[in-house]
Amino acid sequence: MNAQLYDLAKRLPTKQIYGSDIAISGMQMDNRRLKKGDLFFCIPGYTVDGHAFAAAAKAAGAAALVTERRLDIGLPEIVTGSSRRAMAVMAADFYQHPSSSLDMIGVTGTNGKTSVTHYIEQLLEMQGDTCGVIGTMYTRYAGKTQESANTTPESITLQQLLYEMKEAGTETVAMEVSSHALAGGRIHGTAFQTAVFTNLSQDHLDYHKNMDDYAHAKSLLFSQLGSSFNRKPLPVSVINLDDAYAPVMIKASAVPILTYGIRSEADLKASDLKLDPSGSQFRLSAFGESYKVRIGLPGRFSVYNVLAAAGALFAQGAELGKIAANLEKLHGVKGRFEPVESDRPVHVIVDYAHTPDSLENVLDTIREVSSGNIITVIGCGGDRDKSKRPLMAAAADKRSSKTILTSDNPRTEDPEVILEDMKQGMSSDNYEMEVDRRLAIRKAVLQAGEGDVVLIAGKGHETYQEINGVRKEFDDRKEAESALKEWSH
Ligand SMILES: CC(=O)N[C@H]1[C@@H](OP(=O)(O)OP(=O)(O)OC[C@H]2O[C@@H](n3ccc(=O)[nH]c3=O)[C@H](O)[C@@H]2O)O[C@H](CO)[C@@H](O)[C@@H]1O[C@H](C)C(=O)N[C@@H](C)C(=O)N[C@H](CCC(=O)O)C(=O)O
Ligand SMILES: Nc1ncnc2c1ncn2[C@@H]1O[C@H](COP(=O)(O)OP(=O)(O)OP(=O)(O)O)[C@@H](O)[C@H]1O
Ligand SMILES: N[C@H](CCC[C@H](N)C(=O)O)C(=O)O
Ligand SMILES: [Mg+2]
Repeated sequence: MNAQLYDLAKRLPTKQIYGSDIAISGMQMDNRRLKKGDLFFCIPGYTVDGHAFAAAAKAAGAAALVTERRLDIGLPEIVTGSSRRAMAVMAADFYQHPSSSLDMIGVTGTNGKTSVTHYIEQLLEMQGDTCGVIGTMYTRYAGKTQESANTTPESITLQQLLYEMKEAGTETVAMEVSSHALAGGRIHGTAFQTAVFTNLSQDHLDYHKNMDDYAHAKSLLFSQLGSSFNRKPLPVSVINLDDAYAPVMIKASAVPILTYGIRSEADLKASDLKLDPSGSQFRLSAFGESYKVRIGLPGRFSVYNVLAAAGALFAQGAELGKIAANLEKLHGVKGRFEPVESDRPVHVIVDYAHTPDSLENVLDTIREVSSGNIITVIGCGGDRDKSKRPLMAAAADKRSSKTILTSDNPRTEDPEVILEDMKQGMSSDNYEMEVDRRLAIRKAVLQAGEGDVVLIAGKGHETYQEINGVRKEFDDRKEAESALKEWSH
């Protein structure tokens, strides 16, 4: 891939250009990964200022710099208002706007993004279409899987991935769009054809000032929809009308809207719900058409996720009858309400609930489908929203016969301090504190009686635990399996 610096700079609304034009063979925002000929973006970050690494980038062979203040270190340099925004715009140009050759479906919301993108992927593949996914667990397309550093990649990585997907013949991309990505301009320059809103509840209040600020960040996906020219039909916003924040997303959306819901009079509606331990039955209707559907995914929240995925396909022109028939074949996603297989009469579920709302939903689902005691193992991540800790603990306490407070990924924080923060939300005495997650899982499983359910929440698909900044292998499923082998009554 090659481009000329001056051409790339053309689209920036504000800029001063210093030095002569030069060929750029790549783009980089981290000097430690820079290759000779790359354009280096100096990004003021949350922890360090990327301008400090310009000299190191030059030593590693950077062709030119994009900065927010003149550094004058003997390289061609573009000084602009926001180097993060410039990076997104220039990366889209460098990779020849791959999003306009793909059907991009962006999914945003606090909970359900990974689930919905995977249901979209499955539904499209059932129809014989090709679909890539980008999100928390990985980027996957054309039979290839790459690990993700973030839920939504930084703009350079994102445009490169989209380019590779386009080259591999991928038709649609189902992508998780986090609030951090929206606030940080990571998806600037990406043209979405469909944008989906799942729900909004408390999370990430370390990053966003308050819930309104968080909702505003999410709404950017809808306000930016259709802002770049392409030859396709008008984009569509697919919005959960049952959610309290739906009006914010609807107001932000400048394109046609397809609403979905269970309680509201939405365009796409699930009614006559019957929930059971192995899934749900409901009637799926839209614009006078109606089909009886059975899905093998438990819980009301799964009905919402399935409606979101169905809405995305419907918005892209698929027939409702075909979607309804395919919903029955959907299978679950790793680490989301995932049962641990065992010959013991104790049910263990591994789930990625790491917000108060998702924990409530998962526990309510367990209650709806089981009459046994519920033992919940739960921790909260370090270096993340501290205010959700007591709320998560309270959500578990109210819905469990017993709660074991433990560590999630403490990251750089003291694990005992996180547990103390959680403890503030406990109002019953039915809990234990066990900082070692392995022991906490073992205690929960060994305390469970016949027919009881053990919920291990927070880490889902993750196969590591980060303590003191160091990641070590850790898998809730494996820990549960080995504890279950010891179980006898
Ligand atoms: C808050 C946030 O979004 N942080 C992201 C951000 O970090 P930052 O702004 O602090 O960057 P920094 O470390 O200060 O560095 C500034 C600049 O100097 C550069 N640098 C830094 C050090 C060095 O030696 N050399 C160098 O060139 C960096 O590459 C960067 O360009 O830019 C980094 C580089 O891309 C990201 O890795 C980092 O995500 C971190 C890992 C993170 O934890 N992000 C989370 C909060 C996040 O983004 N989560 C969302 C949502 C999750 C969800 O769905 O719930 C996600 O999309 O993943
Ligand atoms: N629609 C929903 N409403 C409430 N809770 C949900 C919903 N869908 C999933 N959950 C719960 O949230 C957890 C995370 O789901 P999922 O990974 O799909 O969300 P996500 O939005 O991708 O999360 P992240 O922000 O971490 O990427 C699930 O394990 C489940 O407990
Ligand atoms: N994308 C989320 C994941 C949280 C998962 C949980 N296991 C934790 O480590 O807090 C975040 O970065 O906040
Ligand atoms: Mg996700």
